[in-house]
Amino acid sequence: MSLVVSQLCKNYGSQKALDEVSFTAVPGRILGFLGPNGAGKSTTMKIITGYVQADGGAVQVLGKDALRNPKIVSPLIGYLPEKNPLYQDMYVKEFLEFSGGLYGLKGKELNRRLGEMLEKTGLTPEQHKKIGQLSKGYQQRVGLAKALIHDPQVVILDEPTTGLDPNQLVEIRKLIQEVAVEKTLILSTHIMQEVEAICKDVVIINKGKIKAVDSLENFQNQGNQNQLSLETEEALELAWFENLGKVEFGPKGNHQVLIQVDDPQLARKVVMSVINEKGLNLINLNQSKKNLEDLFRDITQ
Ligand SMILES: Nc1ncnc2c1ncn2[C@@H]1O[C@H](COP(=O)(O)OP(=O)(O)OP(=O)(O)O)[C@@H](O)[C@H]1O
Repeated sequence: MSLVVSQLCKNYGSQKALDEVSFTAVPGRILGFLGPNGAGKSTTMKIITGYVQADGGAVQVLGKDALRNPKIVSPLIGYLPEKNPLYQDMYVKEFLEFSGGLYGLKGKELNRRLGEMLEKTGLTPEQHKKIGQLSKGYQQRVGLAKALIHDPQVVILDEPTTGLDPNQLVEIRKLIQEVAVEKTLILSTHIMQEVEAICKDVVIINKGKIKAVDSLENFQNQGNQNQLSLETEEALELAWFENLGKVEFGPKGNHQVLIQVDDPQLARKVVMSVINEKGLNLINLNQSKKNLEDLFRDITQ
């Protein structure tokens, strides 16, 4: 395993920002670290990268203890922080040379990495521009090139596509996928579609606690579960449908129930028999699939 996070805890005053957060990431499978605003994504990433101290738990990067040996582990990680701090007055090439120098790169090796990064991130034509003159998407590319200049094995990207237009979004996602082929890459986001577009593994965090860890494929299979929506003129009782699967009232209150079912054909029959037995007046019986957005909302609300 390239990155193992175990029972990470962090308190800000009386607030538990992280409560026993654990997950692992492996090479070649982009891990989407998904959670609503304030869930604890950035705090986790800052701890892994040594910018914030944990109150408990452990982080292993390529078998090394990151919390005890931040100086040894830091060069193994490439990090693009949420706000992508860049020196706006520096030229692109100058900034990347400076960033490489911070990792001890110099001479031919620095020039080789610089050329590779400019090429890979599509920044070659922009290299003589000041960073402040670049569009947001190109500034993200500079942030990515900076994170990758020292060829780290583990790459951590905190909301790398926030604020990009649809074209830039597609290009940056493509770039992230290319980078991830041979590296361990974690990407934080609060957008489910982002995870669907490029991730293979998913970790969902909410209010500092891990709520789900699985492959995207398994999430998608769960998301494919059928949902029946029943609406009647009379008030309904959840207990009438509990043997069919998870049941809850819908947006129309107790005149509507939403039932997650494995066998929709059988469930429809049972629902119809309840309608007859209780003498209910049917307004609507609908069958649909839950999408991943619904699933994310279920898990984080
Ligand atoms: N330096 C700090 N001092 C006090 N509270 C903090 C600090 N940093 C983060 N927090 C709190 O910890 C919680 C988790 O914050 P964090 O930034 O990790 O969330 P996030 O999932 O990255 O959110 P977002 O998607 O909005 O960036 C929040 O309630 C936040 O207000």
